[in-house]
Amino acid sequence: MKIANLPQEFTAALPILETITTAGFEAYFVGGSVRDMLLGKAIHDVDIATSAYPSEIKALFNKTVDTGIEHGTVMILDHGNGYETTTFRTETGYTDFRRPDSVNFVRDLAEDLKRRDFTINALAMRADGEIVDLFNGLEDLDNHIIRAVGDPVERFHEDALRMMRALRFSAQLGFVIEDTTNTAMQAEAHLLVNIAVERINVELSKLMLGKAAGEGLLGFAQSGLFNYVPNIDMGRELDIVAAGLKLQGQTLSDDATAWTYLIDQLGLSEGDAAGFLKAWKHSNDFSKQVKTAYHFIQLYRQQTTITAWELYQVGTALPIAIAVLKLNFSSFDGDKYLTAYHSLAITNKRQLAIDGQQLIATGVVKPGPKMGKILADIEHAVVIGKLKNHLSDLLAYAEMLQSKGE
Ligand SMILES: Nc1ccn([C@@H]2O[C@H](COP(=O)(O)OP(=O)(O)OP(=O)(O)O)[C@@H](O)[C@H]2O)c(=O)n1
Ligand SMILES: [Mg+2]
Repeated sequence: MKIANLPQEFTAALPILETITTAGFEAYFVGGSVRDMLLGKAIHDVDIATSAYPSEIKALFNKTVDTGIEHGTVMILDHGNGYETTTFRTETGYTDFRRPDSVNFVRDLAEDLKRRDFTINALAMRADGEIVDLFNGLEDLDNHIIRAVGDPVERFHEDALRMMRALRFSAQLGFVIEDTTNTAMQAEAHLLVNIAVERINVELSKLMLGKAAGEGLLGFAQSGLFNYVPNIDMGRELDIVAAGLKLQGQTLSDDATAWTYLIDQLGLSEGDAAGFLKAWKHSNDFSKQVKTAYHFIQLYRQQTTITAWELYQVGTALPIAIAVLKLNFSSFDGDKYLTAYHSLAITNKRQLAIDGQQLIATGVVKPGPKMGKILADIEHAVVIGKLKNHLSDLLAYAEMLQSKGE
């Protein structure tokens, strides 16, 4: 198969391939960019594989960065673009199930392609657009199949994260995982304990945002992989299955919504949700958004009316809560809450017509611990509509609070 018109991302890199081949080496586009081009999807990073050794690449180009030179990767900088260029390599020894004990540089493309994870990721493309397809990756792309290259057990022993990648690609692309690959995932799922939580997090996040996230979660349950990730107890299979079934035909728009959805489906207490987010090594800001959205969801479940103050407190996490509630209650009217939120007198403390500095400047309130309390009372009174957000009203109110407290 030969691609007639290469997308711009590739044509921009052609001079690099030419420099390498003119020097007598081989060079190909490989991996995700070739796969995504064939699928007609947006192309992210254009990766290059070459028979040239890192030292030979560095001798050919003026500007390079050693991004992973011990594994054979050098980044070539060219007109503001960076191209990860990796020497063909074989790997040996996977005692920790996540990376090779050693890599060996080789001159043969086939050796390099056969250690890659899935057939659709083991395609290479020459500068002239000719596709090198040694493992029927093109056929699998056509048939929407995720299939390990060669023996799936070997591939998963080389890097156990690949099992999560299989689920992630199936969810992103709407592909089915081929039987032998799937069986190997069930058998080797336990190896996932060797993988850093951050890396599993990235894959589970991508899975949940996939167009076939529901099927991806069903695969997460069925493979048993969920048993080997942080803070999801053994025996939660039915919760994951339920999460997957509910998501079929639906998509989640962002990471915060996805993780709030997962926590909600697991039925965690708010305290456990906090521990869960920590165990998965989410950032503090991200966790705060999720916890705030989840708190609102709990309030909604416990009571029928939501107060203005509760809306104010959910703040920018409201769309997350709404998206998750919509998945749970088909008749949930999210617009009602958005409208109510946008008609609040203020949605942020900074929108108050006065701040602490000004309060002190007017002489109404003396600096000290009381001032924080007075400001908080003002904020609350404005949000619930008891007090107008006008400077004169706020000053009068502050004066009243101050004299009352003395
Ligand atoms: N555990 C892994 C990770 C990567 N690869 C190989 O390295 C390529 C690039 O890896 P990466 O960028 O992580 O994945 P992509 O397939 O490019 O997918 P994405 O679109 O998410 O970048 C893959 O296509 C695959 O050939 C692999 O064999 N095993
Ligand atoms: Mg990539």
